[in-house]
Amino acid sequence: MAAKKSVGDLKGADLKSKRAFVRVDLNVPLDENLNITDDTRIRAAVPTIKYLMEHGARVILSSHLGRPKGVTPKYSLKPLVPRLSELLGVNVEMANDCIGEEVEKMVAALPDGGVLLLENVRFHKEEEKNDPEFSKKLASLADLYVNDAFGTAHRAHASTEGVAKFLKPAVAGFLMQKELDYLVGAVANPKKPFAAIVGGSKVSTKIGVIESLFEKVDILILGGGMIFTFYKAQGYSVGSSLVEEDKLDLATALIEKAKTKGVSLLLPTDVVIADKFAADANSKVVLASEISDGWMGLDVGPDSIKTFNETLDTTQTIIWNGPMGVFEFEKFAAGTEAIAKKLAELTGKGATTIIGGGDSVAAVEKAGLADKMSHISTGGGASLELLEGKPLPGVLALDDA
Ligand SMILES: Nc1ncnc2c1ncn2[C@@H]1O[C@H](COP(=O)(O)OP(=O)(O)O)[C@@H](O)[C@H]1O
Ligand SMILES: O=C(OP(=O)(O)O)[C@H](O)COP(=O)(O)O
Repeated sequence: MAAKKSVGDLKGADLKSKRAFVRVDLNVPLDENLNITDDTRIRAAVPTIKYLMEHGARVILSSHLGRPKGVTPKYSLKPLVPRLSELLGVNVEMANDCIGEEVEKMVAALPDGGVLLLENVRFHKEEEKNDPEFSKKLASLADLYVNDAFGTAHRAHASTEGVAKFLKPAVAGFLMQKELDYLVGAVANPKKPFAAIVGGSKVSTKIGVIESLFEKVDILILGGGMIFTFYKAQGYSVGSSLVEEDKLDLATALIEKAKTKGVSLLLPTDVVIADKFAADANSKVVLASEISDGWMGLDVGPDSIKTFNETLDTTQTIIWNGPMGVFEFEKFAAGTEAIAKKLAELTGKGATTIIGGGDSVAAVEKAGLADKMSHISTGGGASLELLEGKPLPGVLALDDA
């Protein structure tokens, strides 16, 4: 990818009193009372916003939260306003939508250095469709575009890609640049052996990435919701565990491909199963092939942790995306915590460790180990796609330097 123009290239009259449409990734985890459980992504967005404020720009912030289908109150960005205001040292205004007359009035009322947060851009289905008319409406709000949403840079959506066609200059924010610099550098010539650990719940996004990872890594460890599709493909019963039925053939093909490519593909041999998806569920450890009907796998088991740790001890570069289990529930957090501890230990011994993804980073923060890793990335899917060598649409759309 060609080098992109940076927000740091804009100064003085480029920014003074100018309306900046800034796409950030404020997709942070919230608990059931809508409290932020990890603010890493908000803190990571601050340097670009502050730079714009200090140069007298009028900052219009846009983000998604979760994967809403239409307007869904629990996916409102409102709970983020107090923390954002605190970090920026100003009262951040919040709009009830991201386009329309009321938003236009609020933008017109913004003072130099003021900040307006638009409501969840995914409340409009046109966002994910990358609808040009919708992109034009977003573009019409501002004089320049800054994309600092590294975590969403692998999505060609209206606010991450489409808008850049209609709003110039279109530049990269500081977080976007920092992530690209680190990740491209670290994976271009990784110290070997190179391992990837992939877990989490976004199976359909991540399972496709695995094939390309075979070209880069020596070892691939799978955990989280991903594994049950592989088990089912091998003929195991998986109870009510998370499964992507339409990816069973792909899972079988991937197991074969790992062999031909000489990549060690490690699936957990034992799992912690639960009788319901809840913190107080009954749980037990069973062999991966012995998940009973009515039970679901929510973490990797102790034998698997031991094997994973021994394997990781042999590696020099590790990229981890997606928790090993439902770490939000204490009973199912052991697998994720074990990986976090092992990576912290290996970093101390000179390995390069990269953690990506909203929930994986939240898990590492929860374990108090974030500062023990080489790099904490705000993008899970985005860092994996970058590692695959895919161009990120949100970056490609920006002006060349
Ligand atoms: N076995 C499992 N079954 C269902 N959900 C799981 C399982 N293991 C992990 N998860 C969930 O995956 C979520 C994180 O997935 P994902 O968004 O893919 O990760 P990241 O945000 O780090 O990229 C967590 O909320 C976690 O509870
Ligand atoms: O949380 C995100 O991705 P991640 O879980 O892969 O890090 C981004 O905000 C992108 O969200 P999406 O996967 O719903 O497009």
